[in-house]
Amino acid sequence: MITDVRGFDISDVKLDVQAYYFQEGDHDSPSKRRTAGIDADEDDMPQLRVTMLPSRSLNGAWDSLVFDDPIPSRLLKFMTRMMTLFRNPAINSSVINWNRLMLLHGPPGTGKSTLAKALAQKLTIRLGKHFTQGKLVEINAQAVLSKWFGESSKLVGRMFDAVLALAEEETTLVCLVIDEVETLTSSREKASNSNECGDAVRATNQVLTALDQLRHRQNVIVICTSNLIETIDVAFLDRVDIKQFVPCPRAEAIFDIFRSSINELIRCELLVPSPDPKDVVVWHPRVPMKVHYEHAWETDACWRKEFAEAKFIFPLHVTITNLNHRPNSPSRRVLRAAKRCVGLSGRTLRRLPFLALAMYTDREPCKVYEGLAALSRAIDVELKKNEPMQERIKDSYVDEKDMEEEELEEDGERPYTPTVQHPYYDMTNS
Ligand SMILES: Nc1ncnc2c1ncn2[C@@H]1O[C@H](COP(=O)(O)OP(=O)(O)OP(=O)(O)O)[C@@H](O)[C@H]1O
Repeated sequence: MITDVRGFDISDVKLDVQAYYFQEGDHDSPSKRRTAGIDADEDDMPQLRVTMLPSRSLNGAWDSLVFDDPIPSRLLKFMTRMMTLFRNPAINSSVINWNRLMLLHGPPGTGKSTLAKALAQKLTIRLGKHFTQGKLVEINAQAVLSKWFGESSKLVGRMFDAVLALAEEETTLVCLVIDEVETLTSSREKASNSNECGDAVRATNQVLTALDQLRHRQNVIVICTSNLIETIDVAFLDRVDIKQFVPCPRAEAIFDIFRSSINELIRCELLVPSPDPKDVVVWHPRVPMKVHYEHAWETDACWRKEFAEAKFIFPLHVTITNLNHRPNSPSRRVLRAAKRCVGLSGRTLRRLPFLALAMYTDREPCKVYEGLAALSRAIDVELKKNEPMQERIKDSYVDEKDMEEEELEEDGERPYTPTVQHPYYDMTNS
């Protein structure tokens, strides 16, 4: 990850360039599946989905995810290195144990499934010199147990046979993604204690057996996701090489999620910066600079540069203060919104700016400050829905609010009071 926008001396950098092209089309059809090596029609195995990699449909997924810690790049580096090191034929796999099995776990909507698929795409590109193509195989674990109740273990066995068939071609990297893996690998101990039916137990046994078979295929990576790690069988957890907790984003990441969503709305011209003093930040290079020429220091490039530089040197509030001193500038308002949203999932946060526009504005295009006022209203509603959860984080929110007010006082800033009260103006800011 490049964290220094000033760049690197080329002589200090070891470049590893991989050329690739996207496979067209979205997911598989029955005929595509047969081409991919699975001898089953749509009705036979709807729980298995194959996508050729690198896929255009996954382009951008990696960059759309925002985390406070560099979780994706850490996992990518680790997996790339392990896959490369393990290609060494001298390694005795009975002595050095590695299952190529990763588990992403955490609360719902935190980007686990997206990260799993984006990781598969990146690995296919990074390992391009070892594998000529990649296949993403997705298993919908929930569908296996619900539809074929009583026959789950048989179906699990068939699904893994299909994956093994795909992996026959050693130059194909097969990335198997199993969502909600706890459904297929529920704790056998708990099941027997509670006299639950044997179907789930047999399915767990089958998964464990299949994983032991896949372990010997150097071209297969298994990435699982779960919201309920505590219900997973210990034997499965014991086989996992990397367990990565994927948390809800904190304020800084939320700020970035909102920022990129709002920039996208500006790019699509659903939001437009206005000459209103509340809107003076130019958020995107496509927005004509002449509109806000006198504020050109705040252009996107400059903004990003300052943010990227400051991000790693100063705490968050200083970063934002550096960017814009006015308390009601868009960046300040987004920051305040972000601080209120700590505890919400990435899925909810990604939805909020667009939802706000649809629900709380009534003309097109909207001014940026109107969009931000709408966002604030949408957050109020969302927080009300999540009151029990918000109770838990209330204390930290209050602290952050106080901190913000103290900051303003220290900066010698007075709260902004609009001269004309716009109907959509965010009252919480005045
Ligand atoms: N950290 C994040 N940064 C940006 N967007 C996110 C983040 N987390 C989730 N999202 C958004 O939410 C959407 C849904 O995420 P995804 O389905 O990958 O979450 P999940 O953790 O697998 O959820 P679940 O556990 O409910 O299956 C993503 O497509 C993305 O738009």
